[in-house]
Amino acid sequence: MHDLHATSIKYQNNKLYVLDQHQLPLVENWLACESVDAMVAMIRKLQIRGAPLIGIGASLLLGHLAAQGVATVTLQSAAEILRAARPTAVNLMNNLDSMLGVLNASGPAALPAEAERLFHEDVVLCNAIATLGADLIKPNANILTHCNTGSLATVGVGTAIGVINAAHQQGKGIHVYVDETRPLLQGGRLTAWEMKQLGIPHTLICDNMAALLMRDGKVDCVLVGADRIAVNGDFANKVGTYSLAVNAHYHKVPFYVVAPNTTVDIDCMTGAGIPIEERAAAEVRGVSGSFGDVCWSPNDTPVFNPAFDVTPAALVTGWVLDKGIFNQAKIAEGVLKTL
Ligand SMILES: CSC[C@H]1O[C@H](OP(=O)(O)O)[C@H](O)[C@@H]1O
Repeated sequence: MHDLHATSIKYQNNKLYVLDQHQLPLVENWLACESVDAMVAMIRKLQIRGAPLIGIGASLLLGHLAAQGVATVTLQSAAEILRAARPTAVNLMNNLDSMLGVLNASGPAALPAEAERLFHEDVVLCNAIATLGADLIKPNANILTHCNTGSLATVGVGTAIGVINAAHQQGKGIHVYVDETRPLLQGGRLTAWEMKQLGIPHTLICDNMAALLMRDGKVDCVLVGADRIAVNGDFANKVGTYSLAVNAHYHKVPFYVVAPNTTVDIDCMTGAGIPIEERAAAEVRGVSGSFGDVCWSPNDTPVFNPAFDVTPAALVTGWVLDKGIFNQAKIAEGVLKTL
């Protein structure tokens, strides 16, 4: 496979490396990833995360193994194991199904090129989304975003953050409220880091402060990413997205979901069909990262820790995809089945 470079994954001199996002922003540490077990562990620990990025990371690992001469039957088994690493983000399944299709049709020799194609495809999709979405953003807009949807969640400029950055680059004078996004703090750790890298004015808030800002007219629109979009427009995204959508609806704040078409699940009719990952109790009882490991609740405190929630299409103003920006009428016509 050719060398490939993105913000948080790279393939260099026939080795795959992942930027350990669990340690960001305080520590920038690249981890070699040589095996299926290693990639699965990194995906499950969110050392590599983000719907598009985990699909491409898993695909690059499979292409690497094929380039090393691993046999077809082993590659097929590896693809199935990687496909099951996390249950919600459909990009993982879509990408690995593409890889398996190529493997079964053309053999291991074709896998490196397919992995590279998926990598470059995501870069193009991110750019298309950013260009289309930036037209939605009014001058001097205050945008609120949740979790992390930039170059740490894709191999391109990102989805919602790609739109934000494009509007910033166009000189629109935007400002971003960044939800810290408990429990794993993707916003406070990763989006804050990306906003600083991009030079975008931003203000970090706790998740429970978003409604107050909307009440006071301080939010002009909400932009979020997605991990899986059902055919009817319902979508799964980081937990906390649903409450943002409810508050935005109540306060009449435009609410947009931003994603590549590779996040649409054409086999999933409604949000009820989206599997929601449940994660470890320790993530809610405290917090851990390169800043340390602290637990503030009793170690047997019962915990509810869904990694995602589902937002119904009825609460969405628009779907910003690489193929276009769709309103509820277009979604109701079934446009997502035709992408
Ligand atoms: C560009 S989509 C990123 C999407 O993935 C995140 O989840 P996680 O941090 O658990 O991988 C979050 O839902 C983002 O919206």
